[in-house]
Amino acid sequence: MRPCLKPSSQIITFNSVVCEENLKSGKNSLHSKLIMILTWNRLTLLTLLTLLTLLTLLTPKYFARGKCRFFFETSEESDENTDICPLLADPVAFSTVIDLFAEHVKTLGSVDLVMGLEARGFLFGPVLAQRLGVGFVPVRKKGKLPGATVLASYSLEYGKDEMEIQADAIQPGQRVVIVDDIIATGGTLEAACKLVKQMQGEVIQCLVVILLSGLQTCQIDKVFHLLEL
Ligand SMILES: O=P(O)(O)OC[C@H]1O[C@H](OP(=O)(O)OP(=O)(O)O)[C@H](O)[C@@H]1O
Ligand SMILES: Nc1ncnc2[nH]cnc12
Repeated sequence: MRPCLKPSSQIITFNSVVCEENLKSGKNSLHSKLIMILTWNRLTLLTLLTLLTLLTLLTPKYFARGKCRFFFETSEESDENTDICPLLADPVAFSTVIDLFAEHVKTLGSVDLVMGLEARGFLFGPVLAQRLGVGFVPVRKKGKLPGATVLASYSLEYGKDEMEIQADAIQPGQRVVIVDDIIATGGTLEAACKLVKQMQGEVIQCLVVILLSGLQTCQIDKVFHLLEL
């Protein structure tokens, strides 16, 4: 019998301690209830506010804006070789660039075509065209496109180049958005604008991820950039 008694008496002692404490606090039960309710309400409010702030900060737009700045502003690369690869490697940052382009374009009225410039304009242009639900037209370096083409010559930071578009790629009156990764001198985009006008299309906007400030020698109208470095 002895071994059985010891544990059961311990349980009774434990329960009675709990009951005793409950009784003590019962004296101020109304007061404690009030404090509990107030504390709970304050905690709930604080938790909700924190959650709301976190949700805002974690939206892709805020998150990727930060990422874009981080990638480019802390880049050890010189201006001569601004690197967009980290941006492409981050799905949130990349899709945010497309979101921001698309949001902007939607404020400009109807769009018929997205035109991308070889090579890095091809990374953003087709994705944007899909997002907008319109066709994509590639502008390539001379000699790459099949069939009849229209040619434009242009100057770069170092040297000259030539670009081509297929002769039937743009119909007169079509509203075109041109996409590239970077503006340095602006020579490439200026030539692309000339091609569109030559084909009697209308350039409604030139979109670039990065504008390299201080290098621009060509005047381009209607440029929208996300970052200026
Ligand atoms: O404003 P600009 O002085 O004209 O320079 C910008 C252009 O230069 C780069 O292309 P690049 O000609 O080096 O060709 P790539 O994209 O094939 O590398 C860049 O992708 C832009 O298209
Ligand atoms: N500084 C630069 N960095 C990357 N691409 C460029 N294209 C022209 N200038 C450039």
